Amino acid sequence: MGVLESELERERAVVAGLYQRLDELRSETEERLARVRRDSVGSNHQARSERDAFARLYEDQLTQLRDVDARLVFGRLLLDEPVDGCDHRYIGRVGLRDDDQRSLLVDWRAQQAGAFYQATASEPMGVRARRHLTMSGRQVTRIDDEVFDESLLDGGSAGEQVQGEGALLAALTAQRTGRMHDIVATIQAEQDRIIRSDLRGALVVQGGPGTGKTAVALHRAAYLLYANRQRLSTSGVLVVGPSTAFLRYIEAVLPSLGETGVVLSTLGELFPGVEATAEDAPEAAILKGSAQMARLLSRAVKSRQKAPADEQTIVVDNERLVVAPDLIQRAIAKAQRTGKPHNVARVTFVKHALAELTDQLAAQLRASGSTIDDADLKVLREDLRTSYDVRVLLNTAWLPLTPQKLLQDLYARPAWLAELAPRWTEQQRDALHRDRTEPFTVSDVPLLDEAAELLGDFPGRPDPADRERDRQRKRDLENARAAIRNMGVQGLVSAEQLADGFAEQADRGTTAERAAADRSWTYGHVVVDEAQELSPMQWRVLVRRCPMKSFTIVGDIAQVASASGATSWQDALNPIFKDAWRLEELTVNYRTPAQITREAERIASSAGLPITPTRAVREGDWPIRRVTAERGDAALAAAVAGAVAHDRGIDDGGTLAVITTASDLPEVAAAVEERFGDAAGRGATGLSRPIAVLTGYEAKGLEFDAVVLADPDALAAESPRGAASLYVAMTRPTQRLTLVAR
Ligand SMILES: Nc1ncnc2c1ncn2[C@@H]1O[C@H](COP(=O)(O)OP(=O)(O)OP(=O)(O)O)[C@@H](O)[C@H]1O
Repeated sequence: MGVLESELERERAVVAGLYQRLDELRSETEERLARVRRDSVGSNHQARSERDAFARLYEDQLTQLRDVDARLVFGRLLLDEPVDGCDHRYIGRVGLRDDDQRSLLVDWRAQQAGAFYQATASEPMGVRARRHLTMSGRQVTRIDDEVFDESLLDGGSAGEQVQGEGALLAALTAQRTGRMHDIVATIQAEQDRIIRSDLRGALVVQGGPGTGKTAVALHRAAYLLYANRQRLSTSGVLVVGPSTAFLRYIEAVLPSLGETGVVLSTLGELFPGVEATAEDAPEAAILKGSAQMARLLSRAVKSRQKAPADEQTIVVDNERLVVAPDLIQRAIAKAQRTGKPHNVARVTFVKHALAELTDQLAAQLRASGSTIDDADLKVLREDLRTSYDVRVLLNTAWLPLTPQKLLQDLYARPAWLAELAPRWTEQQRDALHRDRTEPFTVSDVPLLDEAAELLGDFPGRPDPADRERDRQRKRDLENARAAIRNMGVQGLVSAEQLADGFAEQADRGTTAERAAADRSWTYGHVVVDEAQELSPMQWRVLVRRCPMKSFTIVGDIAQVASASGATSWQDALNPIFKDAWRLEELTVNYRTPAQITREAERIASSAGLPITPTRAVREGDWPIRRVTAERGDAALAAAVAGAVAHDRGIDDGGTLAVITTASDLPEVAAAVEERFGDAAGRGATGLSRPIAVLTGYEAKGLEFDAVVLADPDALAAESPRGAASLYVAMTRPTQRLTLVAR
């Protein structure tokens, strides 16, 4: 047996031992679960709730132990100095210990695992060699070594461009499934530094296409949850992506890393109760995204606090009362001075108006000979409060409002908009004009949120959550601590986890569920992907969700496709974060072969896009294929279908995207669907099929084994940001690109 085979055998034995430990833990947890379920707990509500919370916790632990089964272990470090008598350390998805609490497997996020990602020949970090283990099921199929200690080398080289080249290339050339996978086994040093960067402040990760920005952002979320468990498990992490299709693409990554306490949301879902998917026309989107909308909404709310122009006559208790506009104006001024949101300050307005009206009515009654004592004053005030006329008077001056109503009014009443924005052009005002019944768009969501902030809670619908939620959480935590002591399971579960179980029990949901449903929830950290697309108004919403401004912001300025997106990180971020943000760049392209990357970057540069050039890790096996459609109707669609068939002839096992302009999409999709039937689908539907037909915008952030691009010139000319769309489209393939010219 050669050295390598015997090493492989040795690793197989070690790994088998680790799986054995995993199985033991699983059966212990299963037993615990069976025991809690079996135990009679009497009829006491508290005891039942505790039992159910423990049961849920053990179920979660079991799911987690099952989720880490695939590629449980993927690395080994050979150490300079033995630790606890052991000169090596295994790295995996979770940490495992034996019964004596000795470490068997180190969680990839633990500090002791750092060298697995960071050590280099010039800075070996106390490591002599690093080994990548490639697994198939529970079996080690291959080992790749990088040796940092020259004395261990027999003639080989210690320097390598990328870490764990074999394992990395295997991962990069693997067929794509339409779902993003974790990269935990092959995270590269420049990525690892970003993943482990401090929780505080805003970190911007800029990088060209395929440099792993999305992957890094998700692994950073998992890392932060691990390293700041106490703080983040109760507040949660919010991950924001551009579309539902994108979220579906990435949703499996965090659970595979053992994390479930994360809320995934599109920008259209950030306002609870509204699920916007429709996009505005570019002009409206730019306007609605601009910061001036915040001022406009503030003026709109103020303009709904207005005294009547003339005296108003009302009748209360058969007494005619002439109310001067000044009286209402004084109450408005008092309420405005509180600085509180509209619906909350209205209470002050009503109180002052009623007080003055009561005095006026009392004076009038006295003048006509009645005697009014304090008790009578109270009755008068109550009569006024419940009088129909008074209600109309006060509501006309200061009506309680919902964000939805405010926005619908603003769009549906051009005259009011003209009053509020006298300097806008007619074209701008027209861009906002809309019928009340039309659904809200993605760009409306930040405006609804801004309005909610200015308006406060709608009366009669006070936020049920806030204070009661905090109190209940405190009670749950105390109970959980007591239960952990009683059960003697200190160290196995945390009070926070168990308290989450109580919360689910009482139908209050997990941290993630409660956070997603609550507009006033503040997260411990926010991850924003494709952040270059965000408008100033969208940034305002996100900062409201995390006032501590702890952010991971990933994107590529050259890929901005939305009309209201950013033109530089400075312009986008300085108004929000001042200069409290730091920039990291990623430069290695892991997705797209060099042959394709070069051409995409050449076209993008000549169109003047501010690209970040990338270094592709592999040259690729297929040069770009160019096809020209014949002349005549439907020729483009036919040529595209032909190009797809050609590509499927090379490999029909992977995923393929046809990317086209929105205007060509119906015809192209029809031709592809006719030829490939159920194997093809449009938009989000296509993403779960081998062939997806997408617009440039829909393809953002995704990747496919092969891409067929229909009429690249039309894609570039489609919108003012068309060049970026073409750049995005050309950088989606992991293997092959076909350009079909018209
Ligand atoms: N260290 C790594 N090991 C293995 N695969 C990696 C690594 N880094 C990135 N990848 C893979 O490269 C591909 C591109 O990554 P990702 O989608 O995160 O890039 P991106 O920078 O967000 O791209 P874009 O800007 O084009 O959306 C993915 O398939 C990802 O899994």
